Amino acid sequence: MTNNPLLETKSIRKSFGGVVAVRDVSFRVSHGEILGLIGPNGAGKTTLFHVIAGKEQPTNGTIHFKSQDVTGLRPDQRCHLGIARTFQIPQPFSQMTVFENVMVALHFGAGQHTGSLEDEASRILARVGLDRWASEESSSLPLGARKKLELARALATKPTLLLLDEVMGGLRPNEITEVMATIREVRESGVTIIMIEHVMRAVMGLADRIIVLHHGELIAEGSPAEITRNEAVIEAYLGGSAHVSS
Ligand SMILES: Nc1ncnc2c1ncn2[C@@H]1O[C@H](COP(=O)(O)OP(=O)(O)OP(=O)(O)O)[C@@H](O)[C@H]1O
Repeated sequence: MTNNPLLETKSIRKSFGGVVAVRDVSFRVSHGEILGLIGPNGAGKTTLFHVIAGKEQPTNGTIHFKSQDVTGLRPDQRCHLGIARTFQIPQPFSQMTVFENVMVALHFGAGQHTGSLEDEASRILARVGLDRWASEESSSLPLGARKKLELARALATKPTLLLLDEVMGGLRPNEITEVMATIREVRESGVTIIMIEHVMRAVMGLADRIIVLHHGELIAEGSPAEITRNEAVIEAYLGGSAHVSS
């Protein structure tokens, strides 16, 4: 642990024409933390991830990672520095097998490898519970396995910071419990995590701290218990279709 945050966003704004998707959002993430990022549909969560990962340039504001200003860097450069992400809709190389997908990510990432890449790919697949799917073509996977493959590919790049965009979405209750255990293990291995999640059981059970976006603005920040009681958060959610509950 150091006192410097691992990630710091300062006044991030992202506009698409007249739509302000993210409005002057500043927050910090400490080393080893699991930060939950929640908010109703259209709140700006995925756009904020795009800006942190480099897929979108902010209209204003800066991003520092490991005390370095990474605002102008491309996604691949940020990945090599240690930022990895998953996508809400899994995006594997569909004609490749599960194993090959992980091998590509291992080649691409900047991590140090102790043994062979093949052994490492097998270890990562076992870690996310995908070992029995290793030789399947990724296009043939059911949703739960595709979500796990997203996680495996992100882990294979050896991130310091892992951005998880709704990894639980569409999973069955037993799969959610499994993936929660994997995420805990990943954090214990020293990876810092920011997770966008609509499955409240998962985010309330995993996050040390939660930040809440609504109409692009950061409206609340606190522990899961504080967020559950926060009036502004309850109002934001009751205005939509979801409920905040642990
Ligand atoms: N490329 C784009 N062009 C125009 N508007 C966009 C673009 N991307 C996002 N938006 C708009 O920005 C706002 C925030 O969208 P975003 O996908 O970031 O929300 P979200 O919180 O991730 O939502 P969800 O929980 O439904 O995934 C929405 O109004 C959306 O329509």
